[in-house]
Parts: sequence; C-alpha cells; structure tokens
Amino acid sequence: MSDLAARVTGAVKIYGSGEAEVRALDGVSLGFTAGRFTAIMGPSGSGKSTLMHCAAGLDTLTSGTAHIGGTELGTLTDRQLTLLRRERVGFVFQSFNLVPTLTVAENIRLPRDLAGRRADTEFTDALIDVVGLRDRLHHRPGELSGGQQQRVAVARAFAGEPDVVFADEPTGNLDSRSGEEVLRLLGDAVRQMNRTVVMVTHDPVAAAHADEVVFLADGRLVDRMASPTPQGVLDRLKAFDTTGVPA
Ligand SMILES: Nc1ncnc2c1ncn2[C@@H]1O[C@H](COP(=O)(O)OP(=O)(O)OP(=O)(O)O)[C@@H](O)[C@H]1O
Repeated sequence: MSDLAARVTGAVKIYGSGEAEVRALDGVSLGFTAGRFTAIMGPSGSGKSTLMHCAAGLDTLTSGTAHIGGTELGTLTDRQLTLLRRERVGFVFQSFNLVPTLTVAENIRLPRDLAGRRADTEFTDALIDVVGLRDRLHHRPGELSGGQQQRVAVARAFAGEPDVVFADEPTGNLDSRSGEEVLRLLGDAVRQMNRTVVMVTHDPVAAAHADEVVFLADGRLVDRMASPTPQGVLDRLKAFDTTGVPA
C-alpha cells in the first residue's frame, strides 16, 4: 500500500438523522497514488467535497476507514489529527485563505514554521521560482491579484513537502488564464517535484490537467478515466446527468 499517498475504504458519511438523513458517501473505496494528480468530479451533491474532507482529515467518516500513507485517521486523537494535517497534508482552497498580515514569503514558510521545522531554503527557493513569485516576496496578499494569491497558496501547500495536497475548486475564483496557470503549477509540482495532488473540480478543462479523473454519483464511485481530455470528461458527465450511471 506504500504507493498510495491517501486512501479511503468502505467510506460512508451520513449527515443528519431520521427524515433529514443524507448519505453523502455510500461505500467509497478509492486510493490516491503517490506522485499522481487525481481529479474528483461528479454532479453537484454527489459527495466530492465530503470525500475530500474525510480523506484529508478535515471531517470524520460515519463508517469505513481513511488513511494518509500508513496512518489510519480514525485512530488519532484530535491533537494527533491536527498535527498530521499540519505536517503531512497541504491544502488549496477556492478562497485562497492566506494570512493577510503576513508577506508572501511568510505565508509560504508558515506550514514549516508551524511544524517547528527548519526552512529548507533550497526547496522553498525552487518553489518560489516554480510559482514565479520572486519579485512579490515582500508584498502582502491584499496587494496581489487573485491569480497571484492562489499561486502563493499553491507554494504554501507544497512548502512543508506533505504526503498529499488536496485542492478544493482551486480555480473557482479565477479567470480562465489565471486558472490555467494554477492548474499548470499543480501539474508541474506532480511531474517535476514528484508531489501528489487530489483536486475537486466542476470544470472538465481543469480535470483534464490531472493524470486521472474519478467520478462520483450519489455518494458512490462510478467511473475512472486515465489521461482525460476536456471533451472526454464532459461527455462522461453528460451521461451521468441523464441516467445517473456511466454510459
Ligand atoms: N454539513 C452537512 N449537513 C447535511 N448535509 C450535508 C452537509 N454537507 C453536505 N451535505 C449533503 O451531502 C451531500 C454531498 O455533499 P457534497 O458537498 O460532498 O457534494 P459535492 O459533490 O461536493 O457538491 P457540489 O459540487 O455542489 O459542491 C449533498 O446532498 C449535501 O447536501
């Protein structure tokens, strides 16, 4: 199992109870291979965010297991889970979530600082060049465009050299050109720096940057597509819309 950066097995997540019960995940088993870029797609309400949150240790499963590397998240105390998220998982959110009072350089270093790890200047340096932010290092997030802010968030997510980076609609607030840049960065991190990315997206063009797309419908894993193209992903999604099951 060592080639899986993260995985869920028999994952069930139920919100609410009685008539208000929602089965957001209905028995999903899925591994995210290390060194690969995986996109999670599916219709609205299919469970994409729930799956990501449970796989990343931001939320807990009702039943089943979630692992980051060899660690089963359900066995950890809240404190251990916080540490694991800090040290072994990176996050990129739609809304950037940078610390407004810190400079770009400080934001990027934050995960390492919080983890009490010495800055790996060589790695951080390479990262700053990859995301093209060297001339913005002493600016604050409010002085940057949305696309630049998201590039800072991408650099921050990888700075601690986590096992896996989870990205939740990372291009949702960006125009298509900035979005394309962020997607290319995520792909470069995977292919040039051997990192692992799991991304939730609605956008077939974004999903086509991944090595593989997994499709959810009604809380179940219904299909997977390797080497995706925007048109291929779109066609697959259209098939779910009409029948709820893959074509
Ligand atoms: N905190 C919650 N309480 C109750 N129901 C919830 C909660 N969060 C999600 N759900 C329900 O669980 C199901 C899956 O939601 P989820 O957000 O994972 O779907 P999604 O595929 O990410 O949707 P979208 O593409 O619209 O963001 C939906 O029916 C949703 O209404």
